[in-house]
Formats: sequence, structure tokens, C-alpha cells
Amino acid sequence: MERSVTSRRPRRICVAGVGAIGGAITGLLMEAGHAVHVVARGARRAQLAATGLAVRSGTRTIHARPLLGEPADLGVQDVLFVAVKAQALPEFLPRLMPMIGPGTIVVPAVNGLPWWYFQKEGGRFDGSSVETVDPGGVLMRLLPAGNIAGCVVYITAQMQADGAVDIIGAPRLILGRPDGQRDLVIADLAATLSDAGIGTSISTAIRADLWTKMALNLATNPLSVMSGATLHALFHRPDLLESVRAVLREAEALAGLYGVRPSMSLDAMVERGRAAGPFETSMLQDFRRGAPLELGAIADALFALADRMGFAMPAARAIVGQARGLATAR
Ligand SMILES: NC(=O)C1=CN([C@@H]2O[C@H](COP(=O)(O)OP(=O)(O)OC[C@H]3O[C@@H](n4cnc5c(N)ncnc54)[C@H](OP(=O)(O)O)[C@@H]3O)[C@@H](O)[C@H]2O)C=CC1
Ligand SMILES: CC(C)(CO)C(=O)C(=O)O
Repeated sequence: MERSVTSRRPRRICVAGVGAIGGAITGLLMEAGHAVHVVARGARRAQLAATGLAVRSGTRTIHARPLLGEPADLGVQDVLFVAVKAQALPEFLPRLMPMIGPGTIVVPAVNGLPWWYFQKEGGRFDGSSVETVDPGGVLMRLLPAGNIAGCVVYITAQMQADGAVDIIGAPRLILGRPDGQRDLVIADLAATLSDAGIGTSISTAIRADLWTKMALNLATNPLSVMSGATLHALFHRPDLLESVRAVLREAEALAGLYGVRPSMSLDAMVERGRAAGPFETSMLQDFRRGAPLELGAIADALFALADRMGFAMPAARAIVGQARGLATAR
């Protein structure tokens, strides 16, 4: 029987990891009328249970009461957003398996090289895993490509000390299947998100979109730690902009070695960066609060790809080395 468009819209939605990005997605979906389950832990879980979720976007504040649960109790979901720092995935994703059935679409809202990058990639490294993001290839074996919607996060958000999440600017996501197919499930998810105010497009070449974001993150996040600069300053101070450009050039060349042209030209990436406000990157926020830096997925994984090709990346390696040194000395 033909299902109506509305009936295909996801009904069981879960967000695992309710920090800045998970909180933003949860708040906006709940404001649009969706019941959202969340998986949280520790102090964040206690705070959500006690006072709920506050999300500020533009001039409005959304107050929501997401339904807290454990993966084993929540059951199989239609959509599962996973919004943690990349280094949490090897421990976290296996614990989420009770929520993943054959039809579940898993959306990793995570920066850096995704663990599934070489799933259905079709090149000479097809099927290989990258140790820095997926030790032992465990994640690669855990989830078939058919369950995954690759995701590029263009949401700028910050969680405050009281747990409230501030969204800066217009939230946007790009979704795309690892095999490039455009199917009804992903189309309905994109429509659901767009209706909730998260402008979502579907890419049939998600790796090209990923490389744009991976290049931007490699060029800005470690440099923001090294310099203490906001995104605005990174793209406006001539000395910093020169470093940003040098790293973008290296990332663009690396993408080329893997047969991908990033979805944006280098100049377009810089243009985009120049429009950014005085926002601290997620890595600078982590640095300031003494949290681990997400360098494994954002930097080391790309260096691992560079090593496979004998490609040097000196500008990026120097900045990442300094950022890591500062983090160690905190
Ligand atoms: N913030 C931003 O503006 C942007 C962030 N991103 C990317 O989005 C991803 C998520 O970032 P962001 O939301 O900022 O990160 P946060 O650190 O703000 O949030 C991560 C959340 O996940 C929770 N978490 C981690 N491990 C577990 C676990 N095992 N069980 C339950 N909860 C867990 C953390 O809890 P706890 O506090 O207990 O560790 C925290 O609440 C990252 O890859 C980031 O780079 C991308 C674009 C912009
Ligand atoms: C694009 C940028 C730098 C800001 O949203 C980001 O992805 C981050 O802070 O990690």
C-alpha cells in the first residue's frame, strides 16, 4: 500500500548527547511539536530532569521537557541523532545499538572525518577504517551503510553553565547517504528538520560537503586554541588569515588526493568565514573549560589520510602541535 507523505515522517526520534548541538536539535524539533527522547548522563541528565531544556535562538527562548531514557528502554527509533564529540563515539555508539533497527536512520552530528567515510566510498581504500576515529574498525562493522545519513553540521551553538543552549545564526544541516542515493527516508527527515527551522539539504555527494567542513575545522579549530581568537578574528586578522589559508590549501590538496573536490572553493570558504561573528569554536570552548580537544577526528584522522598518500601538511601539523601543547599544559 502507498504510504502518505505524512505517514513517512519520523515518529520516534532520539537525540543521544544533549550538549550544544544535541540540545539545539532537540529544542527546535520539540518546538515544532515532535516528542523527542534523549540520552544524557551525569550532571547534564540530572539538570534536564530537574529543569528541562532551554534553547535560545534569535529573539525567542524555547523551554522543552525532552523524555529522558536509557537505550535499552527506549526501543527502536526511526531517527537517532548522535551529537557527541568524535572521541566519545567508540564507547557511545555500541551502547546505542538497542535503539537501532533495520529501518533506523542514524545521523552523526559530529565534526571531523566520520568513521564511515570509506563505507561505500568506491575508491581504492573502500571498506577501510581509520584508526584515529575508529580503533580496530569496530564502528565500521557495527552499522551497515544503509543505516547512516552522513551529516555536515552548520549549527553554531554554545551551552552555558546553567545548561541553556544558545544558537547563533541560522541553523543548517547537510545530509547525505554514504552511497550518494537519495531516498524517501532521508527526504522525509530533511523535510521534518526544515519544518522545525533547521534548514536541511540533501547531498548526493556528501564527501564533497564533508571535505569543505573538514577543511574549515582543520583550519580554524586548532588555530583558535593556539591564538585564543574568535572565528571573526581568524578571518580578519591578516596574520591569522594567512595561516587559515595555508591550512585550507593543504586540506583541499589532500581531498584531491582522495578524488574529491570540496563543495566550496577555497575563496568561498574564506568568504563564508569572514561573515562569521565573534564566536568561539567548539574546540576553543573545550580548551577553556579544560575538556579534551577533538583533535583525533578533526586533525589526526586527516594526517593519517595524508600519511597514506605520503603528503606532508606542514602548516596544519605545526598549528595542531601547538594547540596540543597548550592543552597538555593547561
Ligand atoms: N558547538 C558548535 O557550535 C558546533 C559543534 N559541532 C560538532 O558537533 C559535535 C557535538 O558538539 P557539541 O554539541 O558542541 O559538544 P558538547 O560537548 O557541547 O556536547 C556533547 C554532549 O554529549 C554528552 N556525552 C558524551 N558522551 C556521552 C555518553 N557516553 N553518554 C551520554 N552523553 C554523553 C556530553 O556529556 P558530558 O558533558 O557528560 O560529557 C555532552 O552533553 C562535535 O563533533 C562538534 O565538533 C559542529 C559544529 C558547530
Ligand atoms: C564551524 C565551526 C568552527 C563553528 O561553528 C565549528 O564547526 C566548530 O565550532 O566546531
